[in-house]
Amino acid sequence: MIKNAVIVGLGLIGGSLAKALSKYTDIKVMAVDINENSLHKAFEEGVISYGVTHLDFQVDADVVFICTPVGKIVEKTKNILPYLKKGCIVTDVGSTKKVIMEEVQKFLPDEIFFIGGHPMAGTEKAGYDNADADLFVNSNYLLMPFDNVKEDVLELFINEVIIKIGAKPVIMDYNKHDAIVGIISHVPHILSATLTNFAYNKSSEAFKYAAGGFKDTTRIASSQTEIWKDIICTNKEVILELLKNYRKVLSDFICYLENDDIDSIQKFLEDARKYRNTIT
Ligand SMILES: NC(=O)c1ccc[n+]([C@@H]2O[C@H](COP(=O)([O-])OP(=O)(O)OC[C@H]3O[C@@H](n4cnc5c(N)ncnc54)[C@H](O)[C@@H]3O)[C@@H](O)[C@H]2O)c1
Ligand SMILES: O=C(O)C(=O)C[C@]1(C(=O)O)C=C[C@@H](O)C=C1
Repeated sequence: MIKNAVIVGLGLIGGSLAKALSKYTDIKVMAVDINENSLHKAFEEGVISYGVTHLDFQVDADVVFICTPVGKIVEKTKNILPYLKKGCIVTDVGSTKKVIMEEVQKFLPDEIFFIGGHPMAGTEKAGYDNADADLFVNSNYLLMPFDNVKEDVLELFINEVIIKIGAKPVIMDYNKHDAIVGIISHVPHILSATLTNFAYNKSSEAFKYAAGGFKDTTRIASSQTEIWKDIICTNKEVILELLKNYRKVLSDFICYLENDDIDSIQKFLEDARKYRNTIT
């Protein structure tokens, strides 16, 4: 049974997990964050039972969630290990997995169970103030357990955490994970930022008249720089290859336009409409 959790990094995702656990389970949450205001607010709201800016004592945690920016996840995982009991589950929420999993594998003791995690939910906003107990409802929660994680341990985590917070567990290999999120999250983020910079630099006046279309396609460009710098740097090879493929798609479209190839333009738009409408 999972009774006690520690959340390291009580921001948008860590804070949402804390609120979801508090709303949907009886799991008691302790938090670690360098931001004292977040700890204070979460304690006042009854979301956490205890908060510290630095953990240097034994904790009775059944599960630990590492929810810092990707660049700090390995270090935070390493630092907390001496304070955990045997059999504790450690999981993270990082948006990339290969670098994290391969680094953690190097030092993780056998008696600690690491399950790489990635909730496919979020927003462009940051911090505990924007956390939402219902953020994970109906979203896919991608899971990558290490080989030493026994079936019953994984089942316990899925049944007592993932399903209770309303998410849909999906077990996946970490290379496949990074390839998939490269396509549907990382490249779109770069395209959104590229489009924003392109439009602003082309005409800051045009920017003033932006309506729904531009706002929808560039919302995620408002996301935090630190979070996205870490994501992009830890999935560089996948992203580079995809961007090169994307360049080809764009050049093809330029050719259709230059050649007044209306049939190809029509097929291009019709395909996109059809594919987009398959997303529920
Ligand atoms: N934002 C999203 O949409 C989203 C979705 C899924 C996964 N993720 C992943 O979740 C993680 C957190 O992202 P977020 O959006 O919640 O960011 P965030 O900035 O809202 O939260 C990060 C939290 O970590 C804390 N923190 C930073 N360094 C710390 C340290 N050394 N010790 C303790 N706490 C520290 C910050 O104070 C902050 O509260 C990232 O790894 C990101 O890739 C983000
Ligand atoms: O909806 C958003 O704003 C998000 O950025 C969420 C989003 C994404 O869909 O790309 C961002 C990063 C994550 O790792 C998972 C989800």
